[in-house]
Amino acid sequence: MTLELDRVTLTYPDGDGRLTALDEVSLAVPKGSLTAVVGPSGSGKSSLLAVAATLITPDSGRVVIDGTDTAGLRPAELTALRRTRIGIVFQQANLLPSLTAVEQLQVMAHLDGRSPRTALPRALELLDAVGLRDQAARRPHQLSGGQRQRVNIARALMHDPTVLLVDEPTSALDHERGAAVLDLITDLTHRRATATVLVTHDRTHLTAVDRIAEVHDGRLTIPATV
Ligand SMILES: Nc1ncnc2c1ncn2[C@@H]1O[C@H](COP(=O)(O)OP(=O)(O)OP(=O)(O)O)[C@@H](O)[C@H]1O
Repeated sequence: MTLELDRVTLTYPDGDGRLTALDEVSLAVPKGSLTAVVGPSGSGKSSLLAVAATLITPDSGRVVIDGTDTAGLRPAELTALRRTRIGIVFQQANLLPSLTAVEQLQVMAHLDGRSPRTALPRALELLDAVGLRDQAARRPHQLSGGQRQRVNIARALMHDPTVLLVDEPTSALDHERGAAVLDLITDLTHRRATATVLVTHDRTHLTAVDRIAEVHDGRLTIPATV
């Protein structure tokens, strides 16, 4: 399994006690497959993504990325794991206003200590993969909301992650653009063989995902498919 959560429990301080955000959550995602996690507001979706991204350490349970149990890693090793193996697509694209679409991707290489120039072919290839090759020189204000979200997705794939974590990618989009972005994530998951988890409160566009899991009050269930 490329991504594995094994009986993960996460609590937050809550007044005098603790609030259980994730309650013994287990989830295994093979490469090349997309699991959507749906649940109402406050059910634990963002917490699940943060734990899978190794941004939060759970109280108990295991998070295994590409066969590596993250519990044993030092902070610097965790950072390296995130930089090489994990791609995160946040709800808002958060693009840098002064950079063109292709530069938004090249800057990722720069942050990793690589030359933006050598990253150019890959950046262009990814923009092509998300259907934006002709918009490479545009800045965010010259792109539509759906196009900005595509740049956001391409940017998360710059370092060729094996695990792709996606947070509510369609919340800022209209119906048609939301459906197109979901199709794109599904397609990229299969073609680039990522283990993808997408969290959302909205089931509308989930027709093509490989599996839908539900989270309620921090408990995850995977309904049997008929
Ligand atoms: N940093 C925190 N400190 C304390 N409680 C928190 C913290 N973050 C989340 N919670 C609580 O944990 C529970 C799960 O929150 P989480 O953000 O994971 O849910 P969610 O399903 O992503 O919600 P939404 O769809 O509204 O973003 C909620 O009850 C929330 O209030």
